[in-house]
Amino acid sequence: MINSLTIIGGYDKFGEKEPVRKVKVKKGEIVGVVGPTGSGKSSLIYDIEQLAQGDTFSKRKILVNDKKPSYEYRVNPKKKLVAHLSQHMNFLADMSVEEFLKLHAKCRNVDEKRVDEVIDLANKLTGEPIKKTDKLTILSGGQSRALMVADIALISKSPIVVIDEIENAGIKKHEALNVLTKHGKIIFIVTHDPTLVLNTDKRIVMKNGGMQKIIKTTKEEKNISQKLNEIDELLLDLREKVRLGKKIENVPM
Ligand SMILES: Nc1ncnc2c1ncn2[C@@H]1O[C@H](COP(=O)(O)OP(=O)(O)OP(=O)(O)O)[C@@H](O)[C@H]1O
Repeated sequence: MINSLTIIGGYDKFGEKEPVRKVKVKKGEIVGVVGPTGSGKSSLIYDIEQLAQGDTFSKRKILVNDKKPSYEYRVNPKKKLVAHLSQHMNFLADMSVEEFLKLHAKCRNVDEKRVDEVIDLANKLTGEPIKKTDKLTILSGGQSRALMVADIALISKSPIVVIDEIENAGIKKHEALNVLTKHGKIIFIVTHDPTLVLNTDKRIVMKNGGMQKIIKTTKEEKNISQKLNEIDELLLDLREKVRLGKKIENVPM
């Protein structure tokens, strides 16, 4: 059982000690990673994914449950702690949604019956319905991300999820994060989308390859995020109606 992940600070691009020396994240928490281009966001995520032990250029160390993770966690794919969800997900396999999920369930030792649950959950996260028989290769960006979120929540056992830039994702953003935190995951999300970043518990601000400061999300920011999410979901709904050739009427504006 993973209860916490701790990042122990290392060095920035210039070899200076990064100002933030320790970040502890507990089960069910969401942490944003923000900063300009080249500030080191992807490198921080890489350190987390690799469970770095002072062996990357930042010299950061990642602790799991306050301890150095076992070697097995770092090298055995079956014990993988970190799942990665990214904007650039492309399915190469010419398989149906059902075949893919069944195969994944089998690899992860999960009952194949869960496949229907995964598809139902994914359909709650996206406006465009996904069918079992759909080929993976024809799914839209929103559909594939919704499917991956549902898959990570219900099939993949990875307790830590890193999410890379899911702006304009075509999925219900808050609902997707809620689904993951409800299943006790620790989430790191690299994004500048205020709907997402103001819905986190805190955000790490990166500069020159180092963790510069931590901002705890305020109540006001969470309220703003809530409003933005409502607008976002309205847009998603309108887009789907337009797609289906419907007329738009009675929209509360
Ligand atoms: N702590 C560090 N020490 C040395 N080099 C670093 C460090 N952090 C980042 N770098 C280097 O700086 C460059 C930019 O870092 P990175 O790609 O992580 O930034 P980013 O914020 O993700 O950028 P973008 O927004 O453009 O994707 C990379 O070449 C990376 O190797």
